[in-house]
Amino acid sequence: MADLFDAPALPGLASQDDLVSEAEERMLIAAIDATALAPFRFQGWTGKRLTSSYGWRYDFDAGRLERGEPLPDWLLPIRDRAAAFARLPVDDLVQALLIRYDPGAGIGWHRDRPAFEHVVGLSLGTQATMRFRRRVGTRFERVAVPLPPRGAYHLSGAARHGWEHSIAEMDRTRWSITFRSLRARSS
Ligand SMILES: O=C(O)CCC(=O)C(=O)O
Ligand SMILES: [Fe+2]
Repeated sequence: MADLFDAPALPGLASQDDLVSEAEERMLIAAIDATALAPFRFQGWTGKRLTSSYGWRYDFDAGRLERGEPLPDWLLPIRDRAAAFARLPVDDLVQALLIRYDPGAGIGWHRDRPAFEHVVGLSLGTQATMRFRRRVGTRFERVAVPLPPRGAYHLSGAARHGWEHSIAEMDRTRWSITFRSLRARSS
C-alpha cells in the first residue's frame, strides 16, 4: 500500500481527530439509537444501513428534497463544533443525517446528491476506511482515508464533486452523523 501512503492528501478533504470526547461519543450513540432509524431505501431497494435525518431529507424513492423535523437540541452543540472545524457558518449546516452501520453494512460508491454542497461527517464507534475513486481514462485513481472514531471529516471542492466515495462493510457497529449545507440556488 506504499502508493496510498505516498499519495498526496485529497484536495477538498480535511479531517480532525477527537471532535468529541469518549463520554460524548457514548451519549451520541445512545441518542442516535433512540431516533426512528429505518433501513435506507432507494427505488424499492432496501440497504443494510439504518438512517434518520433532520432539517432536510432527500427522498430517494421520490427523488426530491423534503423539509424534515428540526434538529434536536442534543445535536446543536455538535453541529457548532462541526461548523467551526469546517469554517462554515453554523446556520449553513441545515441537514443532519444519522446512520448506524451494523456489522456487514457499508455504503457503496456514490457522490452525495447535488442538492447539497458541504459535507461534514463525524464517525462514532469503530474505525472505518473511506475510499475515494475517480476515473482517469480507462482506470480509476484511488485513495483510502482512515476515519477514526470521534474524528470529523469535511468534503468540499474536488473531494466532494470530482471523486466518488464509499465505506467498506465493517465487522463492528459504526455510527455517523453527517451535516450538510444546501447548494446555493442560481436563481
Ligand atoms: O457514514 C459516513 O460517514 C458517510 C455516509 C455517506 O457517505 C453518505 O451518507 O452520503
Ligand atoms: Fe456520501
